[in-house]
Amino acid sequence: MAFSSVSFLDQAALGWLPTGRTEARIVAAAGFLWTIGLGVYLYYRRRSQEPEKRTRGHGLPLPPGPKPLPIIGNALDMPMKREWETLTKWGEEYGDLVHVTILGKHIIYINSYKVAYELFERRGSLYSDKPRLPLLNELMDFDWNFGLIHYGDHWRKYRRAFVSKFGGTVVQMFNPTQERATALLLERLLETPEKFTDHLRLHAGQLIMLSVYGIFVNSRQHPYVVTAEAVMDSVSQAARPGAWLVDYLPILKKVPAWLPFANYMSTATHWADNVRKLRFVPFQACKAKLVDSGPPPYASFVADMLQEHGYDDKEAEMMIQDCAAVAYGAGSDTSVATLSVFMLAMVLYPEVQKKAQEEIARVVGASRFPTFADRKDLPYITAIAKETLRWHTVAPQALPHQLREDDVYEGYYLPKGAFIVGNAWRMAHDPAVYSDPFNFKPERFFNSEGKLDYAATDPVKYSFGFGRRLCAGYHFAENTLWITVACLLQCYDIAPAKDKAGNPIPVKLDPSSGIISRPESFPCSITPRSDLMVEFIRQAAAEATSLFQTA
Ligand code: HEM
Repeated sequence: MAFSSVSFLDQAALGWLPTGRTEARIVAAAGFLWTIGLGVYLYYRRRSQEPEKRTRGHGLPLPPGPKPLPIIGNALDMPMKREWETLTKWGEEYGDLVHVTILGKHIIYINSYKVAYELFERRGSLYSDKPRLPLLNELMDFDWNFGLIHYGDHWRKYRRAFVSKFGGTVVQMFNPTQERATALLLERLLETPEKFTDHLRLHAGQLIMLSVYGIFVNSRQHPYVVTAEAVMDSVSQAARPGAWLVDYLPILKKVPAWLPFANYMSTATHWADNVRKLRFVPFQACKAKLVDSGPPPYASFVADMLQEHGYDDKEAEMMIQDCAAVAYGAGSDTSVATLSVFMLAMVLYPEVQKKAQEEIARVVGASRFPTFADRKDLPYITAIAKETLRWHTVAPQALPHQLREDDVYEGYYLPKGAFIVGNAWRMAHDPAVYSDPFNFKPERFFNSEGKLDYAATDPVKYSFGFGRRLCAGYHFAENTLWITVACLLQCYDIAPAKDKAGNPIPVKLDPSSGIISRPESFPCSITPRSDLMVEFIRQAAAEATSLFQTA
């Protein structure tokens, strides 16, 4: 069959091309590439005819950065691994603001907390938008997630609903659940300590499921846990600025998945299936359970919200469902990564562990677990939790924001629509703020009088993102970290694993790349500190299980 070039390309674009015809596919692929190439060329030519607009505003230069190539800009400079290292190197070379461009899209990296504060906090109304990423928002069907949508009334309404249960003044309603779920983690570690990463994963998933839906999941293979993990893995890949061409050439979201270069389409379709499961399945199960047997005997976001809004308000129901799914998706993987960082730090810094255990012995004694009521008396535990967030920031570049209007900072022009990325990793390792930043030193959070004082250095300022889009679950996340650290150190000694000859197996911090970065898996030895503790663990875990199971 003969095709005119236009109708042929149109058909290919709409995915109508008959399959099973190799030549036709090759011609279609070539045609597509040609069309895209032409589109990019015309776009670039139009922009390059307006050099003043493209590179300057108000007669001012863009921030410095690596030299871009024509058309593709800095696409080839973008790091695909350990992004924070390249960004930090650029920071050292070019300064606190680094500009790169990909296919005409501006990306500006912020390398110091001082500038992050000035832009994200003080100019919050300009810097709180989120870019619409075709891969994440559209192909993965994530537009319902208020963490990924434009700044505006809809976001404000959903965030307010979320914070009404997870904000600083109310979040302690989840403390009893966090204490009980920690006892279950301690018990799993008694049985199979070598599977500690699996146990941490279940711990984080379990906590979110209990607190958000009032549903008790007690296995890592539970479909809800599997789904949350799969979604977070895919988000970690999909949200990397500069990693996906489709985010810069949105026309690519329309190409048929069978084209040779379009494997991202089938990947996105697979990811979107999990996203839909995450959004609908646990909420429906939770609602059915609430109708059947009433609210659980502990705090749950969905139960509280449905009681407040009633079961017949469809608009409110959608909001509750979507806020719940955000928590479930956003809160598990990030928490696991952070807890893994803590475990690794304990293997590498035994003197820190010993000091913490001495503090617990002094304040709590040996006949009970620490609770949130002990927090004010356990400053060293708090400092360990803070240092865990700093030592390896598990969201090294947080998530990109988008600039709403042209702006000027320190003589540089920052163009409307630019992606603004806070290099949190660099802020956490800024030698001007933290001496000896690569070492794990909780002592850095104490002042010269020996009092806990992290007002100027609190890692919360960058490790949970920035400005008005700061993680809406950070109080809950900090509480989870604190109680888990306190109870683990009360009950267990964490040490290097030994090889067959009895020598310690060396480990080091070797974090994965991506939006969420966690230590690569490492072995360690986790042994109970006393028989009495073993008894307490079993008893507390039995009580927690019986309470959670009745719900
Ligand atoms: C250690 C654990 C966690 C880390 C490191 C973390 C980190 C982050 C980061 C970097 C962002 C993006 C902020 C930005 O765009 O500037 C974010 C957003 C968010 N996180 Fe977390 N998070 C954690 C745990 C949680 C938990 C447990 C929840 C829920 C209970 C949660 C809920 C959210 C929500 C709802 C948003 C979207 C906020 C918005 O756009 O308004 N996170 N988080």
